[in-house]
Amino acid sequence: MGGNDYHETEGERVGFITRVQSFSACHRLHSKSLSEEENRKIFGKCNNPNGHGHNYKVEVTVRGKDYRTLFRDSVHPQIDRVTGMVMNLTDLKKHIEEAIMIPLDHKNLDEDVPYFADVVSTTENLAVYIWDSLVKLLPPGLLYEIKIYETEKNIVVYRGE
Ligand SMILES: Nc1nc2c(c(=O)[nH]1)N=C([C@H](O)[C@H](O)COP(=O)(O)OP(=O)(O)OP(=O)(O)O)CN2
Ligand SMILES: [Zn+2]
Repeated sequence: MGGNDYHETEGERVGFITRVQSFSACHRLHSKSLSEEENRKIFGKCNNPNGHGHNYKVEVTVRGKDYRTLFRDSVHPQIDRVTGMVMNLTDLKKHIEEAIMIPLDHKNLDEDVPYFADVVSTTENLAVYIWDSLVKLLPPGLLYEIKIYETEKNIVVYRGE
């Protein structure tokens, strides 16, 4: 104990907060590295030349350590002792608007988003795209996970590894 007016806690105590955002977009699963026949065989109905649409749901999760943790470091943000927040969800909402809604909502992913000109617009690649965009906007170590529901049954998780 170091003379503080609070008790330090042994071990890691980490809080996670999540903001959910939905957006609509269309796409076509098609690889320029494959022939037309190979594309049809691999991607099936998702290779339809005129594309198809989804109502995507994205869960953005950030994390912060409890301020009493003994393992303080500069890499992982803390739940602020005064505000009680890992980060203000109002700020996260603004970053989600910039990283997800403006570039992706009501867009044709393959035609409107330069990133997908040569990258197949699978949900895996979409999760990487969103991670790369958001991680640039947030303080270091804050972003924990991007989870995308392409459909109710098809779900992808990316943690930046
Ligand atoms: N590894 C991946 N496989 C597939 C992806 C993907 O992003 N990563 N995406 C698709 C398609 O985009 C497709 O739209 C999936 O739709 P669908 O198969 O219709 O979705 P459901 O499984 O939820 O529908 P049901 O037919 O009701 O089962 C395909 N593969
Ligand atoms: Zn699809």
